[in-house]
Amino acid sequence: MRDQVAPAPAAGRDRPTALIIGSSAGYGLAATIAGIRRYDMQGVGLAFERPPTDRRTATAGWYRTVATAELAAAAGSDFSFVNGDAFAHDTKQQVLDLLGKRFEGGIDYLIYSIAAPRRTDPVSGQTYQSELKPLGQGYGTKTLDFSGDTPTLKDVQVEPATEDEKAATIKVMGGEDWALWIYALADSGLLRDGFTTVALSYIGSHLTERIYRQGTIGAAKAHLEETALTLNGDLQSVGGRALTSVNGAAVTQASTAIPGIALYTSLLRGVLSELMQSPMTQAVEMWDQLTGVRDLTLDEANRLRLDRWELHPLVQEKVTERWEKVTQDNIGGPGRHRLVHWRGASPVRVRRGGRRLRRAL
Ligand SMILES: NC(=O)c1ccc[n+]([C@@H]2O[C@H](COP(=O)([O-])OP(=O)(O)OC[C@H]3O[C@@H](n4cnc5c(N)ncnc54)[C@H](O)[C@@H]3O)[C@@H](O)[C@H]2O)c1
Repeated sequence: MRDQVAPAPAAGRDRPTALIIGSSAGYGLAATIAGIRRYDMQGVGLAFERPPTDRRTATAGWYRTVATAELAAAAGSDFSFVNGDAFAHDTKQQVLDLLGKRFEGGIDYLIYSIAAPRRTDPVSGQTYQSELKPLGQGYGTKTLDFSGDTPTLKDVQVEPATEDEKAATIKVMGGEDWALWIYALADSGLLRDGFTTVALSYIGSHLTERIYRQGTIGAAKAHLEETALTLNGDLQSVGGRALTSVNGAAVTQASTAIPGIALYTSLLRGVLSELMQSPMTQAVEMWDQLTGVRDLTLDEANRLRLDRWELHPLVQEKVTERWEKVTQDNIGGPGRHRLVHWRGASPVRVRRGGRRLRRAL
């Protein structure tokens, strides 16, 4: 991932300081590595991973964090990592203490990139479980089942969420905890002038909207985006701003848990091939816009849009064609509508429509 990133054109300026919440995987990991490599960033990364024991290896994010810490040290960056539950009051205090000790004046950026299945409210002590369900009516979708040796295409029916399940998902994945972080940092005097915070959001395709944007998780994302508007107002006193960033689909631990999403993302990758924008490409674009290397462009709802390549009508048209035709027989091997076919013994990439896509994107 480090080698995908070039140092920023204006290297040599003051090192920005960032707190990245969710730094061990997916979009948070990409933001951390891009920050260190491209902008000489310093700061703290927070993630929630299971450490190794005598009998069990740790979770993958634990080892990625060890590697990221080595990468930061090699780059001469003062970047440390905390392993703990971001929702817990004690973790917040630990991170605030660390930031206060290490970085005079506090931080310039906070990136909030958590994907969590549950959250314990630090005030009431009640634990909420997030659900990945449609709202209103049940929903049938094609999905990839990873429980066997090879992924199997299946049809699943997902029952609609109850009002309580929707509210619980908003508690876990909405903006409440993000706001608690910002207010805790402000109360400790740790927001520098011009402080900027970004939380990650997603919109996605019409193919997945019943389960995503119109489902429980979409309600949580709507709450996150509303929270950004409130925080943005509150941060005016430090000349700060709060934004959401709508990123494109990526295969991560979190996204594969959502029915249909892994299948959709695989077909998207098939259509786009190397035009698919990796989390790292998007992280560089985000930081370039936030640090002023490029102009900041926001949509009408004050959101940074890093998903335009995914939602381009031509891309969606092609993914929809594949979604309609996909079967267990053609998903794993060379088939009529796959990008790869065989000439003699060698695979040949068929760039059907490739030039049109390249022009469009
Ligand atoms: N993957 C996608 O397709 C996609 C697209 C757009 C936006 N997003 C958004 O990006 C954000 C991150 O998702 P991802 O796909 O990169 O997830 P991921 O599963 O790859 O990473 C989640 C991160 O959150 C951390 N985390 C989980 N619970 C935590 C807790 N209680 N305390 C501290 N850290 C915790 C994990 O340790 C990990 O670092 C989410 O808000 C997601 O909705 C994802």
